[in-house]
Amino acid sequence: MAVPPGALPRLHVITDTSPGVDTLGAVRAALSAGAPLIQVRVEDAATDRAAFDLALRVAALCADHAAICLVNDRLHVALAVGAHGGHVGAEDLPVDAARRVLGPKAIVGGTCREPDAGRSHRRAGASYLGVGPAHHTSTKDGLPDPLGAAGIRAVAQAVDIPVIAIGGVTPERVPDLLDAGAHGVAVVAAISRAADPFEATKSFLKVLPSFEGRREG
Ligand SMILES: Cc1ncc(COP(=O)(O)OP(=O)(O)O)c(N)n1
Ligand SMILES: Cc1nc(C(=O)O)sc1CCOP(=O)(O)O
Ligand SMILES: [Mg+2]
Repeated sequence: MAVPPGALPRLHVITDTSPGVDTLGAVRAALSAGAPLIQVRVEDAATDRAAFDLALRVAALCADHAAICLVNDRLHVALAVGAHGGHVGAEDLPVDAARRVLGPKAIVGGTCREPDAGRSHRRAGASYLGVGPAHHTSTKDGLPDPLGAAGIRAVAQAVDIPVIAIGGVTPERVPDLLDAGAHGVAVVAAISRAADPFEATKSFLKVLPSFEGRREG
C-alpha cells in the first residue's frame, strides 16, 4: 500500500547485518519502540536468498507493527516479500526503472548528494531522497566527504519531495538536520549497534516531529 502524500515516516531504521550485530533483535526492538519504517539492507556480497530470507522476516515483523518495509537495492526481493517499496542509489537500477519495476503506488527512494541529482530523481518518480553522508560514518566505505547541514539544505531547497538525511545521524544531530529542511533521518549504527536499540529508537522518536500516518491495514 502506498503512503499518503506527506505521510512518509521520519525515522527510517536500516538493518545492520555486520558481524556481531543481532540484526533481527534490533529490528524487533526498534519496532516495539515505535519505529515506523524499516529498510532491509544487506551487504553487497550477500546472496539473494539471504536477502530474501531476512526481508521476509522483517516484512512480517513490520506487518505485525503496522510499519512500512522497504528493501534496499534488490527490487525483486522487495516484490517477492510484498514490501512497500525500495531504495536505489548510483550503482542500482535508475529511479525511473525502479519506479517501473515497483509500480506507481510503491515508495521509491533514491540516493542523491547534490541538488541536480535530486531534481532528476524527482522527475524520474522518486517518492523521497536519501541525502548523505550528512556526517562521517563508519558503516559504509567509499563515501564522499560529509555534506553537513548545508549540503542537506541545498538539496531540500531544490525539491518538493521529502529529504531523508543519512550518515552518522544521532539524536543530537537531528535538530540541525530538520532545521536544514530534512523531513527525517535514516539510521544504522546509532540504533542497531546501540547497547539498547529500544531506548535508542525512543531517543530518535523524541526529537522527530510526531508521526501519525502509520500504514493502515
Ligand atoms: C534512506 C537511504 N538513503 C541512502 C541510502 C544509500 O543507498 P545507496 O547509495 O544505494 O547505497 P547502499 O545503501 O546500497 O550501499 C540508503 N540505503 N537509504
Ligand atoms: C548506507 C549509507 N549510505 C550513505 C550515503 O550517504 O549514501 S551513509 C550510509 C550509512 C549510514 O549508516 P550510519 O547511520 O551507521 O552512519
Ligand atoms: Mg544501493
